[in-house]
Amino acid sequence: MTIIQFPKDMKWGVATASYQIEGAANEGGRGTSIWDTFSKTPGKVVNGDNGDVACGSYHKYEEDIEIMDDLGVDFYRFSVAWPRIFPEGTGEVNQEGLDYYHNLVDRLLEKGIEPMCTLYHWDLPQALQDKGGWDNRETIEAFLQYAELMFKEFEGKIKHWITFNEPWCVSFLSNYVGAHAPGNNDLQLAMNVAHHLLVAHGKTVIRFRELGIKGQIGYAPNVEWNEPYSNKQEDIDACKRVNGYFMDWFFDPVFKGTYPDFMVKWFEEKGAVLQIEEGDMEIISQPIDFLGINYYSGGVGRYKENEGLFDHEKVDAGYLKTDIGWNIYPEGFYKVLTHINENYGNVPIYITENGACINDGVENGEVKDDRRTDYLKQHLVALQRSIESGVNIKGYLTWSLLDNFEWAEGYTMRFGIVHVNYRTLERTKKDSFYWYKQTVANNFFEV
Ligand SMILES: N=NNCCOCCOc1ccc(-c2cn(C[C@@H]3NC[C@@H](O)[C@H]3O)nn2)cc1
Repeated sequence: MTIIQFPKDMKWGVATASYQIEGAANEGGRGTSIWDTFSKTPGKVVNGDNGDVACGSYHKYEEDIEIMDDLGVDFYRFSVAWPRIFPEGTGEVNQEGLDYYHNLVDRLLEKGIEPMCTLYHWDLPQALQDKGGWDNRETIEAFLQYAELMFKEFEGKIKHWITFNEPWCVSFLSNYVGAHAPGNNDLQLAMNVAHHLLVAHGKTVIRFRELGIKGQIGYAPNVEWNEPYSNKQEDIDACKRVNGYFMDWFFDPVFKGTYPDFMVKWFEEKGAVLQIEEGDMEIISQPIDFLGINYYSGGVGRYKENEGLFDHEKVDAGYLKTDIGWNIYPEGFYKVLTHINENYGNVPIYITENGACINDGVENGEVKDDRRTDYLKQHLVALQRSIESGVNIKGYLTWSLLDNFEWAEGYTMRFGIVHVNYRTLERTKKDSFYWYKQTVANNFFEV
């Protein structure tokens, strides 16, 4: 038996996002988002699912907070729907939207739960998309106006701010792969979006400092680990490119003030050229207070000529998989965290997302999701190993509190430690909820 003990100041939490849980898409003065448009475009989301109702958390947030209170967490990471604050992206402010988030935050604080607020978790106001979205640099200024309003409105209540969730998903997944909203397939466009997101991030950090807002600010990239199948240089280089796609491209500009040259050259060969304006890199590389890391999976890969964007193929090495088909690969969690520490310094890190898609249902009022508990155990061992190795981990927030709208997979894929019946919106605490509750209370667990 092994005791996995965390530092006494370790923080624990759960995470969600506005479009995935709130519902009430046409209530409270909310404007249309690109995910309302995308999810209602035939063929984009499994079963034609959308976020009109989701988990009903817009009306059930007090019940959700009672569940978090029972869980005993320190943090609740949620996101603000920009279209609830500025229904048209800019211009008139929607007071009902501000009121909703004040009620949410006030209730959290009454329960002693710290709000960790993500300003952008993919639900761009459609009105801004209609003017070019993140390809248009004017959207940067619109985001800055939205962020400044939120900083001033929630000064003293919210002390942990995240500018962007998973800029790789917002840029490349959504504008090159096309699997997420707005669903484009254009590498140059994706590169422009990625750059503009980073500029918006940097400008927001600068404004946060200028306003003297009490608290901390960071961003939350998603990362994966691609391990070379062999020690052949071609396999090592192929995996370096894919890791560079998910990590270096979004870390180097913030931590080093430059894009990774090997990736710039590779993208140029693919026809995509960086379009940087004077001062952009200085803006992007503003020091941040913490780094959010979203890790789910990784695996083994190797060189394959003309395969995909990077002459790289994933190799099925026989790892167990979650129900969404991703490898269960805790070693990759350890590798990615030590890689970050070695290459970007001892920046304070919150794990802002880690969890498993396990689709077990309710039987006799229970959900026996042992595979999720096993996933959490294995990844928390990897996390503790990284702490032992000097990585500056400040907290761990599991994705997710609730089963919710999993983007293009709709409601078919369940990541929650609490089951949601999407017909009745009934919440059922899963076995993993009780395991996580005990781990939060003890700050250790046994393997
Ligand atoms: N060129 N590239 N090809 C790649 C092949 O693309 C095919 C699809 O890829 C992906 C990659 C990554 C994801 C993903 C989902 N989550 C979970 C959410 N995180 C934020 C929170 O909202 C959670 O719901 N994290 N990551 C989805 C699809």
